[in-house]
Amino acid sequence: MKHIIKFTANRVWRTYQGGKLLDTIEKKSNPEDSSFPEDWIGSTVEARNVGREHISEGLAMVPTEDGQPVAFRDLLKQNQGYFLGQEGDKARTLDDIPLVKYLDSATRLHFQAHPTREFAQQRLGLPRGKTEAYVILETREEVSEPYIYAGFQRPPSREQLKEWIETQDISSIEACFDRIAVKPGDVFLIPGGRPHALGEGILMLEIMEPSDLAVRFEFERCGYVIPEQARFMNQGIETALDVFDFSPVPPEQVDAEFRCHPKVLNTDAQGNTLEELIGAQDTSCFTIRRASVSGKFSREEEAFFFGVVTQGSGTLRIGDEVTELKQWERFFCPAGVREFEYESTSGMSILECYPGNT
Ligand SMILES: O=P(O)(O)OC[C@H]1O[C@@H](O)[C@@H](O)[C@@H](O)[C@@H]1O
Repeated sequence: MKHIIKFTANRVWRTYQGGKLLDTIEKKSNPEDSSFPEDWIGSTVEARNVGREHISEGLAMVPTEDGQPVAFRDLLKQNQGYFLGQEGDKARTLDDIPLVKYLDSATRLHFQAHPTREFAQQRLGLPRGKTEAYVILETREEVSEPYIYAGFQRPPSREQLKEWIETQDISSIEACFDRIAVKPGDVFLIPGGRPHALGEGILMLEIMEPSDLAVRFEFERCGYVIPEQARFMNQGIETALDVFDFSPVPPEQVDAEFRCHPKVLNTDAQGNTLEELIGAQDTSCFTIRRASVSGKFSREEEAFFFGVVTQGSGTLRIGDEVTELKQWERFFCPAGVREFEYESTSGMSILECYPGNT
């Protein structure tokens, strides 16, 4: 029987504080910010948390028919053709599965930069870098002007940045950036190599290449000191500096460089709409679409995807199998499911995260 696979919460320890909204979504009795500000949805990637290597974190678990939990990654391997499908005549692999997270920040995150795919392959011997995208879902009321930092608006020279990193001159580093205002519904793509930091009070869906590689060049935030091995991906500072894209993104080019504008792919008389938020013209790393459902919405898709219900509720039907969908729920739809139908009387919005065109 073909069906979608739903995921339960999969909170992951990080170096910063947040997660109160995720606690609320999980209906915990005392929602609070903690060191578990992220929920990795259907993750096939293990988190790299220095000092916590004895704990397996990141990998999503799903129940099997006999009730025993199994890593979602292992379930996929049992029938890769059905779950992941093909791209042209090439079978898709686990490296093609985007990593999708809820991220809920209570504080500004430390400055970081992620490697591109080319850098990861050529310099680190790893299959994927970490180009990432943000779909802003909510911002906290108490934060009046939510923002992110991205790209150097005023790039330092490599030598200058090296010195500021070594002396941890954060005010000079911060002066290289302007705040980019964000609001719910905004979509950003941050290519590997571009330095960035997320501001406080943002709940987002984050979609990225499947890796946990980061150059963390601000070593202390809110009392937590990032251990040395976790700063430069276990490499030296020169390798870390090689990750950076120093080309300027002046204020007037910020939107063109990072902001993505949804394109309507199709719409019908009932008001169902399918939009592409990030597509092949933006990146080959992943594709993001948004289905806005009003009534019955029949869909046909060849590729697998992660679905995240960001607004409203309804159902998803595959043949005779009907699954309820509530706000904030997340699921995986195998490539072997070619046709399905959403239905909602009150309205439902679903973000669909697909592999890219590798
Ligand atoms: O791994 P740490 O340093 O806690 O990073 C925290 C987070 O930073 C963000 O900018 C993204 O890159 C997230 O995917 C990452 O999990």
